[in-house]
Amino acid sequence: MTIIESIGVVSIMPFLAVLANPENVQQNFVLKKLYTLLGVSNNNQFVIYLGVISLVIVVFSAILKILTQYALNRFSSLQRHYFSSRLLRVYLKQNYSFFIQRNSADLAKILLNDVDQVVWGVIKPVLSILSYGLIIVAMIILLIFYDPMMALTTAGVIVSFYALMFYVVKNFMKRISQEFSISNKERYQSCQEVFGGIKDVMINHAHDYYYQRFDRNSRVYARHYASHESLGQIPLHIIETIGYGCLITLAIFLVLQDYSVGTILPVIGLYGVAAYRMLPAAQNIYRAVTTYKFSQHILNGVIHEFELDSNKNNSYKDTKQIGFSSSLELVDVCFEYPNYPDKKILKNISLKIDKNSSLGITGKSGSGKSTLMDIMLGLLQPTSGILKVDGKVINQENVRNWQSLVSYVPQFIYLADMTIAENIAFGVPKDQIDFEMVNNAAKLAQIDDFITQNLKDDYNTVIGERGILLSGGQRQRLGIARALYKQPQVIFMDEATSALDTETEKAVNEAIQSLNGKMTMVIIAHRESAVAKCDCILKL
Ligand SMILES: Nc1ncnc2c1ncn2[C@@H]1O[C@H](COP(=O)(O)OP(=O)(O)OP(=O)(O)O)[C@@H](O)[C@H]1O
Repeated sequence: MTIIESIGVVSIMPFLAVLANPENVQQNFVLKKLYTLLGVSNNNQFVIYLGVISLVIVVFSAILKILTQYALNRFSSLQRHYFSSRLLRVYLKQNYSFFIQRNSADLAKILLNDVDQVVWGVIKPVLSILSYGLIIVAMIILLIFYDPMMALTTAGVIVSFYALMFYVVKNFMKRISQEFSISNKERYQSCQEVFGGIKDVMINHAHDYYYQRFDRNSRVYARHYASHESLGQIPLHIIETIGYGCLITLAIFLVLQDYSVGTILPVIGLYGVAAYRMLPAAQNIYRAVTTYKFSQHILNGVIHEFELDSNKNNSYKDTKQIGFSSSLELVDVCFEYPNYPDKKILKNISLKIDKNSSLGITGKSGSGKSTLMDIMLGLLQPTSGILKVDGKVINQENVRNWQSLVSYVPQFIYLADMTIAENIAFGVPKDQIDFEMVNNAAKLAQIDDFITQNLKDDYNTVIGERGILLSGGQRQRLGIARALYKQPQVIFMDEATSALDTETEKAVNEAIQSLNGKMTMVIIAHRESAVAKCDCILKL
């Protein structure tokens, strides 16, 4: 592309030379040869031929530039897809303790916004520096060939000017880059908090707080973006003026040296077109460098996220198979959360649950019941002690396998904005859902009647974001149906019936108890009556 661009520039020279002084045809060896080669009959015809040739080269160069631009855009855009998909994979490979320590809005921001910014602020600028760098080098070589002194002076002026500009704005760019990144994070978090907790926001009149928090950060974000854009554009206007001044000075200098118009015009034309090509190239390089500087803070953050991948213990797939045919065991388990290492949540817990038996866990609020369940689910790793299934220690090599054998009904059921059927068969693609199993699970969880009698599309009713169409009790029963759809070996229930009225709770409990002896169950309940029928009870 650069070569074609240079040829485009050079091709204008003979055209201007002959246009200014037709006698150049006879004086210049190359023009004379071309004249004979084209077989033209007079100078006017020759000028037209030269003009057409130059135009064709310029058009060809433009087409090539369009194609190259498309290829570059496609490349950088695909990098966005590649990086964000890879980063999502890196995140999904992390264990549960990673997610309880990180802010979910921040993770979404990095994945969707920061990766975009890396493409826009790093990959595209690097490509620009490479392509425009080549153009500049080609132009300089061309000019050196023609007049080394002038070429080096022009290049020197342009390079020094932009280097000076960059030196002046460098530190400012670095500072606003950090503030830009922080304000963006705050914007995302305010949005997630205000919409995620809209009920609390309204009741507590927290509108103003969230509005002001968003407004303040959004303003900083907008201001810094504008500063970055302006600092990228301003030098062009200054250097254009300088360039124009240089051309006029050159013309005057040549006139004073008594050169003829025929000699001056091609020189001015060459320098004019070369500057016309070279200045945007230099400007684009400068812009690319400043954009890179502006995005450096975000780039460092994204690199840091990719470094999470170096934890080779994490993987989607287990390397070791595991089955459940005899017992689930905890041996001397202790636990403290990584962010509060001094607070001992569990101390030396040992227990054994035989297959098809049930364990009830009770204890006062905050005693560590849910934490213990997370350890049995393999979501949290004990700080010391072990979790064993059929005598095999559960570790990074088999934990996903273990999780595929169990179901979990949490205190707060997460419902996706999908149909009832999709929510029951959570994670199963729509066309692979077994509707008979969905139906059976719903019947067992005492939610089938509600679905078939109250929802307009039965199991195909879309339940709205976070199951907003459903009551707390209906959500819990849907959670139980989801757990049963999986036909697990072990079912873990954390206060699974706490939001139900006495009658429904009794019915759900009976349904759960009917599984007693057919399925291994671990049930957390505040009310001891809810776990009275369990084979053994652990009080924390
Ligand atoms: N992500 C976390 N980081 C730090 N501490 C935590 C975290 N989650 C829970 N805790 C602390 O661990 C303790 C046990 O919490 P856990 O949720 O296991 O209790 P629980 O017995 O299930 O309570 P409840 O009956 O109220 O649900 C609590 O003191 C809580 O503050």
